[in-house]
Amino acid sequence: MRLRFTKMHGLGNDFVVIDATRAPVDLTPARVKAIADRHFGVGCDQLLVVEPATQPGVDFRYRIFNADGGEVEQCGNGARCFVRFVHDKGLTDKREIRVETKSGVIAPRLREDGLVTVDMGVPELMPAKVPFVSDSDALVQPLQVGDATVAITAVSMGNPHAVQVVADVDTAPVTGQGALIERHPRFPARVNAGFLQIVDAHRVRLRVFERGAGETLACGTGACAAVVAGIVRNLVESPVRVETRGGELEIAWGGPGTPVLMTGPAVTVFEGEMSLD
Ligand SMILES: N[C@H](CCC[C@H](N)C(=O)O)C(=O)O
Repeated sequence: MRLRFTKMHGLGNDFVVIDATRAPVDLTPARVKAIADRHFGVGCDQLLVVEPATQPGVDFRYRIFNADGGEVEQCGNGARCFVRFVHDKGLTDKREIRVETKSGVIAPRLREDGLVTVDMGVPELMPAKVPFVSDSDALVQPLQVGDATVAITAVSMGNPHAVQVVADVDTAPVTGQGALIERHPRFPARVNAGFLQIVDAHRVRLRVFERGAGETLACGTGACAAVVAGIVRNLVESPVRVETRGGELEIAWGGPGTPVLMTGPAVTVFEGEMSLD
């Protein structure tokens, strides 16, 4: 089959975006992996699929697949690319849309300055929501990772995050330890591993070893989860500038029970077509 796609990125977290609003696309995990492969396919961290809404009061449905082929609940950088894609493709003339995902409805808004602000919904801090096997509801919990014990905060942005504070993200053991945390038995659905450095009350640096993709240049939900963890631990105050390897996001959060607002860029790189068996 011939597959038309658009290549996009949010701060270097890169995506293949497929328009499935007119006809469904049969994406098996094997096909997703083939598309995401950086040598034998197009290459991307995640594959994003635009589908018609299935519920009233919503404009589109948004499906997200990691490079390993697994379908997941949420993708923040992808949400910014999503609204730019549907607007640029003429699939909507709205600048703010409501989008249903596996974990609920989000509302990306295309701003006049070209940046995108997304209402990412209300975060969950209870470990059971992540899901995280724990006999405690403590905000900070010890996790045995290899021969190290790290202090993590479990945050759900719809997808699961384990955030730890480190002195310097540049020297943090993101690759080795991130891979162990991602597949730690206490996270039965696996987890995105965040490494957070506090610069000051309104600025942090962040690296994320993503579930199903490895370290990415930026992680939108990871930035939201890190700021939520930082605020509940009284380490930062809203709004927070989050420096990632791919650039900066701004995250604002009014506290428990309120939504997280994420603002950043969304870039279209090229259009393409590939053959897929
Ligand atoms: N790896 C994530 C999905 C992509 C999230 C990230 N790319 C973002 O911008 O939020 C997960 O398995 O939950």
